[in-house]
Amino acid sequence: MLTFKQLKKTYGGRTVVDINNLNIREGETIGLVGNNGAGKTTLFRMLLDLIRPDSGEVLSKDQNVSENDHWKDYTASYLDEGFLIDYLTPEEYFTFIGSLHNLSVAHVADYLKQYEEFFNGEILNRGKYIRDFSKGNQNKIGIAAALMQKPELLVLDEPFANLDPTTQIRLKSLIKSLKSTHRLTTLISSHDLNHVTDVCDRIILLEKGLVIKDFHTDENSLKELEAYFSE
Ligand SMILES: Nc1ncnc2c1ncn2[C@@H]1O[C@H](COP(=O)(O)OP(=O)(O)OP(=O)(O)O)[C@@H](O)[C@H]1O
Repeated sequence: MLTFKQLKKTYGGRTVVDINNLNIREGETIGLVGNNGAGKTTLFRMLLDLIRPDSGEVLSKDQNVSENDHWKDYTASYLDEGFLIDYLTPEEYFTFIGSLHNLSVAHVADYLKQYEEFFNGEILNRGKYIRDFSKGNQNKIGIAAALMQKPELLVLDEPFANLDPTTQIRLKSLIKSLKSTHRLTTLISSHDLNHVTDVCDRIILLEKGLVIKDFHTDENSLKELEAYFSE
């Protein structure tokens, strides 16, 4: 589904992403891990054509993401609050995002019913603007809105950060269930080794922009990653 080819990004003379050849198959749930500044967000931003690589390319279904827009039809993402519209209420925002996918107000209301538990009574009908929600609740709004288009590819940057433990567990169940029902391909960056090894079937470890490890998760993965990061 995705190929990162000889992909390089440099800031101020420092290479922050340097990936020779990396393939992501359809239906995989990938956990991208690495210390602060490893290049995770930069990699996601190139995948979503928010920034351009200095050289190399990102292919989504064999097409360069910076050369055409086909990938936008099946790709959903939530990287940060910049994806939200601060002066709207969650209802207005969901309606707006729904309209981009030709969903009526009634369709959107119906869609949101499945997120009742995930929202935990904190998102809808609160009579406040998105800017006034906590960061964790903003994350919930962004993730639910991203999933509205029924994507084939989902990209989430540190989705567990700022979520309460209950919602973290619900988010993991949601990702697992979308994988089994829709063969969703998911890329998640996270500093939470516990969650990432639980929900992901493959881990890619970045360090200074390079892929240091790339392996399928098993019962030893968490311990191996903890050992790596405690060195
Ligand atoms: N616009 C920019 N201008 C200059 N340097 C940048 C820019 N964007 C990212 N960087 C640098 O690129 C490196 C990689 O940053 P990136 O945000 O991709 O790392 P990350 O793995 O997501 O880190 P974190 O875990 O802290 O979120 C960092 O050194 C960062 O300072």
